[in-house]
Amino acid sequence: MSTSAKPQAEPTFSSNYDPEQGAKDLAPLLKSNGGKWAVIESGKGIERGFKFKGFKKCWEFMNLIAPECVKQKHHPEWSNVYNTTFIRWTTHSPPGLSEKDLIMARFCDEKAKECGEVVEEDGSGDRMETQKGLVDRVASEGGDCCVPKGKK
Ligand SMILES: C[C@H](O)[C@H](O)[C@H]1CNC2=NC(N)=NC(=O)C2=N1
Repeated sequence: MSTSAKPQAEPTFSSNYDPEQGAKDLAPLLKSNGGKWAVIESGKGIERGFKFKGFKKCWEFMNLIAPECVKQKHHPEWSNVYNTTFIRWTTHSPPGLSEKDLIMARFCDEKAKECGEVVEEDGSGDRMETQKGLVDRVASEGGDCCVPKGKK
């Protein structure tokens, strides 16, 4: 059984995002409202897993997301294992959930559909603990995106 037992964390929005507007924009993306995203424990981001038919389709999807990240100047915290990818959208500066995170989340939902996302009726798409762990490591060991240039 995979009834999502975890209570939803309260979102923490970036200081430059009106929280009322944020809550409105976020609502339709959340599992509790028929969406697929979950607020992360800190409240400062949202995450979900995606599954595709095989590696090729998954990579095609990630390849559609990447140029949009460049365009938006906003990067994901993500991992890939074979036909699945786990994506977290959070903003480092100013910290919290920002409008860009939600723009990118919606973009991901749309592109996943176009790439033939496999939706598991039993909710097993949510059980991506290994990938979640990978993203945690990527996030804590990687990123110097917010280190001012020349200060490394
Ligand atoms: C200078 C550059 O635009 C910033 O470092 C951007 C890059 N991409 C980013 N992406 C994310 N997820 N959060 C940020 O705060 C962020 N900052």
